[in-house]
Amino acid sequence: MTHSTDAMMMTEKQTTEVVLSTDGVSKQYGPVTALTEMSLAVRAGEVRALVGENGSGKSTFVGIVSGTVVPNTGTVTIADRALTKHLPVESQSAGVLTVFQDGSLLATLTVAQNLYIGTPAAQRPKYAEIVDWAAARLAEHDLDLDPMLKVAALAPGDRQILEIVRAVMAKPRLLLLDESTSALDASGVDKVLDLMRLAALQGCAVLFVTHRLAEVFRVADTVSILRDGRFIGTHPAAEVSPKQIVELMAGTKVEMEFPARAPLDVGAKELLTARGLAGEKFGPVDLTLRAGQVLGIAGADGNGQGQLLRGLATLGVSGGTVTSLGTELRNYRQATRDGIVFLSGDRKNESLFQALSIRENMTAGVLRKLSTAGVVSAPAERRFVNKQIADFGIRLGSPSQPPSSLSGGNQQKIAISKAMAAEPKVFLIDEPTQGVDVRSRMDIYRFIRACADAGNAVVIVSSDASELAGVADRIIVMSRGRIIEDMPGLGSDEESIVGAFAVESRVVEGDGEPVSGPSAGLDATETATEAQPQASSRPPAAARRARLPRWVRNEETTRLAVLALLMLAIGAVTAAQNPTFLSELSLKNVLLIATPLTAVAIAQYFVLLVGGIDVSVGATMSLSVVVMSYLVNTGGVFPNILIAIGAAIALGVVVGLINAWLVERMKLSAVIATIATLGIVTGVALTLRPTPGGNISYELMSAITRSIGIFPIALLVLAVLVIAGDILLRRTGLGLRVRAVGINGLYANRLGIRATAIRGGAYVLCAVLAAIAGVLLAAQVGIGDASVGEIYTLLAIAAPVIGGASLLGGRGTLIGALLGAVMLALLMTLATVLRISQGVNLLFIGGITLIALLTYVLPLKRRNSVR
Ligand SMILES: Nc1ncnc2c1ncn2[C@@H]1O[C@H](COP(=O)(O)OP(=O)(O)OP(=O)(O)O)[C@@H](O)[C@H]1O
Repeated sequence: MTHSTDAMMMTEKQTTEVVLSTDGVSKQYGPVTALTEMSLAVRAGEVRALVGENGSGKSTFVGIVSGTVVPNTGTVTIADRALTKHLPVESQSAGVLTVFQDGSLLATLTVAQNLYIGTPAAQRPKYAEIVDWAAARLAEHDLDLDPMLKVAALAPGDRQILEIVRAVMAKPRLLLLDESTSALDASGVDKVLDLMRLAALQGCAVLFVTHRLAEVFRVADTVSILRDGRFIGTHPAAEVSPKQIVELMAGTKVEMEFPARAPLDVGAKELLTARGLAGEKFGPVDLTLRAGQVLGIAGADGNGQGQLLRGLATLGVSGGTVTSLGTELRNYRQATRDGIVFLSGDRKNESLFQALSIRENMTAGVLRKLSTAGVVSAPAERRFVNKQIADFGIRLGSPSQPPSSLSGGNQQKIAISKAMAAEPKVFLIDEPTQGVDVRSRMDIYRFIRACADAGNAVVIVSSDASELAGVADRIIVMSRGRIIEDMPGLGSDEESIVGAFAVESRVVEGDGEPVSGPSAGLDATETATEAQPQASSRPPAAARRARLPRWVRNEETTRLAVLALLMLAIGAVTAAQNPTFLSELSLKNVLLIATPLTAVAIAQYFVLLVGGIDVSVGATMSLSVVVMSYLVNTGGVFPNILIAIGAAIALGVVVGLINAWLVERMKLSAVIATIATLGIVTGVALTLRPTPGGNISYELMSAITRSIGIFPIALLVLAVLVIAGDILLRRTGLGLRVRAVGINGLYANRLGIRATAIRGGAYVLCAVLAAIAGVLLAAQVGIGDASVGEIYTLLAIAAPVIGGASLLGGRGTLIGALLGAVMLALLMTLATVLRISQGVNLLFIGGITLIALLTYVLPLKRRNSVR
């Protein structure tokens, strides 16, 4: 084998167009050199594998070409177009589509919406037609998914395939796939490899990153190798062996044998016993874990393997028992105390504390061991961390950095080392080697073997059947939540395992009859309990819910209906106590109070929608009132309205730009930044009007407070704007992109949406609307008062949140914000109408607000409930 460079590589494809060409691309993260002088060329129709050990710079390279990472030096050219801005939108418009390691699907949007939002603008259908369009695209690629289903409800494998289909169907010039098969089972991998071939046939250049070398030989024409951020070379895949690739990646000889294991001892000591164990998507299952054994759980993706694993740790269980050495476990706390350690496959959310440093993550479970008299010993901590880093071959800049600064595979190693440090008696691991390079994978197998050989039990769920065949003493295969096959690991291979669940799914698809699989004769109680009904993938409550009309199932419409009913109920009770409440004057008073509150609630809604918050709105309203008391004293209605609106817009733009700059450019926390603005704006208002004074033109006041019946015209105008705004946000592609920024700004950015500009724009719009709310308030108070807006700071947040918006972004409606504002206005008038004290009124407001919020939170909590 010769070490060929990319430029030297001779294939018949050399005559075709170069789609991707990079020259001298380097990236430095502080002291860490992620990539050095990378020069590469990939041609149209070529499938190129990019391989390297964890932390060798593969994702960094993919990020640079995709526009999510800015290189320090070098150039990237896509079909003769040099990328200069290094933004996702630039790469996409040059024809690059990327499937990222951790995905970019927005879980709270539907399959159709996700397909739409990730498709280049020129190929998108009219927004009103997305469901039919998505159904047709899914059918073209044999994907049996409901376009109306939320992505959150999809199995992880389906999500990965959906994302790849989305990219392939857009027929990009360059398709980048970063470990897109890491969580897929055999059939999922087949599908992805077919999609890559299809893309290449369509003339696309494909570059994919993988740790599964078998894929390289099944699909790649060429393979490029990275080591420690350096480009080692490119080779035709047909001219290198897996061992050669592994050694080129490592720069040394590598032992690739699985650790030795003894024949299965069916009489070994029982450590954990599950009887009739059931939960969402699995059960009832009987299972015994024995000392010294590694149990592998296999199955086609989404057949309850992960859920059973959690169930063994008592998580997500709805029936049955788990017993540890004779003691029944009641909850996860008790399980962990008994040495049962569960390591989730969801590294980012469940395995690592993202806010803590790598060092703190590593020591979190062993602080007692590292402490003297309750105080952690710094030298002991250092020794422990250094040993873990060396033992697990973790590549990192400094242990004081956050886990997010590590490559994906190194994060996984931290998660495993952290769990192992707790010395588990029963170690339950979901996808132990997901994203881990070949050499480190062998290390992890050795650690797993050592853990079992020390008399413990290890259970692993893996989508990679060859991994189970190599490391497990015993393998159970699951189908639709139940065990259908139970075999010794020794002597099994990938084909026999995949064959077991492939046969099952074929039989079920063929005649609809479930198959009760043969047992390897290990233990009569070890297979699924036959008399019990099959586990349904849809629990009864969810099934009942599915039968309800769509508008009832829609959380937002239900919520608005509940809010309206609550208001009617409060109104009815109040009217029963004091009939004058229903008088025109009284109702008009409520709506007048609601008018500025609605305007400022809408203002806040826009910022909440994109995942921010603006606590300076009340101060902006006060300053607006003060400005009105100077600018609008005399004169006609029309010029006064023009002056008022013009001044409010100018004021709002200035305040909004300051907020946008602080949050988006200076990266300050939104709460802190807008508290600072609140101080400054209040200071300016108080400087202008240290004490209340100045008169606001009576003509303006009477014009703005004019009503039709009980409805103030200003409120009606706001209601029309609210409806138009909701239509824009809910029924157009633009609205979807704005909501996407709030749902996940990082993913939205990857999709080529200008998330920073949209969030910045929301701060400006919010401040302008808050200043206009100030004009509406000025028309009611009639005098310049620098503190009159204070109360609106919190009300402006409460109203949209009551109406369904979330402080986490992406949720709620403008109509909800309006209803929330009217409800708060109604509650604020109760002290007078019911002649109750201010204190009782406040209690009432707090109580009703909580009820409104609980109607929202409780159903969600029930749906996600875990025992
Ligand atoms: N945001 C960041 N801040 C600091 N260091 C980083 C950051 N992103 C990556 N690195 C470092 O750059 C190096 C290369 O990381 P990269 O993610 O490109 O590796 P990789 O080859 O994709 O690894 P894996 O196979 O584990 O995904 C690693 O040492 C990593 O710790």
